[in-house]
Amino acid sequence: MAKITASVYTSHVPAIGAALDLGKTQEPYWQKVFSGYEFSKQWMKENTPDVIFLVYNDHATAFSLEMIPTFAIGTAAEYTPADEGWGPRPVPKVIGHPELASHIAQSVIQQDFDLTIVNKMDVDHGLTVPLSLMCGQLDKDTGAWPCPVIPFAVNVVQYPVPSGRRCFNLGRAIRNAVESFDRPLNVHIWGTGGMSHQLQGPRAGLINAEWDNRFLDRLIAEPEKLADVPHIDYVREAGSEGIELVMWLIARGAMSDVSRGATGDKAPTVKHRFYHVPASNTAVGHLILENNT
Ligand SMILES: O=C(O)c1ccc(O)c(O)c1
Repeated sequence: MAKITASVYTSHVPAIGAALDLGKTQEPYWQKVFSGYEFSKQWMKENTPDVIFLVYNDHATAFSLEMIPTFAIGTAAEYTPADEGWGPRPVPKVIGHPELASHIAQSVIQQDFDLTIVNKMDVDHGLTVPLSLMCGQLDKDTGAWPCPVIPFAVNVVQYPVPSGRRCFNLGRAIRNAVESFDRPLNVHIWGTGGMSHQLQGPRAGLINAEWDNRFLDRLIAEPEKLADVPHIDYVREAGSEGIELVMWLIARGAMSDVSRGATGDKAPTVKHRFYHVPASNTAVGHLILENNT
């Protein structure tokens, strides 16, 4: 049986990718951001999974207003880093895991979540920036990400977007799916995006550190209740792009959760927590949770 052993949560600001690619990580502005990931890179080396299930949002790269899947699972053998206007990031291609991805699609759809199945797509900063933060800068041609990745894209760009509750329940369905895969794979699930930021309109530049930190507290301690927060609260408190945080509830829903009842679950251990403002227009939040068996 496959098992989800840990989850990672991180912002995926595009300027972080540019800072890495242009060799600016030691500049004082960026040094503070990257210092929060030193522990994580070492943890990743010591706890490399067999597969990462990476929840992110596409930023009008693979999808557009012409086609807006709410939830899309990548079942391809590989994915090319996308050109988002400045050429593709110089990072390795992403190797998929078609067998586990197809199994999860089958299981999750049979649990009544309608997934779009994607056999070909390019992946943008939403997916590659978290990989760079956790794995360090790897050469495009000679480097390789440490394990296969299943991309899972969520529409948090064009309304209507899925609720926190639906995302949390979807996470639970993904956990069931992984645990019913008949090979002993060690799987990590990542939730990306956020934290507070607004890129447009009169409130552009909005940051709400107090709300973000309360979100982190609740994600750790009471995710079931956090799942009830309505959209309008995310948008009002964390800005129009703060709604990306519902994706963190997918990862948390797939983890051990004492509120799940009589499953023998124990609360996960917080291995790392980091929060920093600003990175570009965004508050960077980062958590690593490990399951206890
Ligand atoms: O902070 C920013 O500038 C910024 C821009 C684009 C994004 O998709 C994002 O998440 C953050």
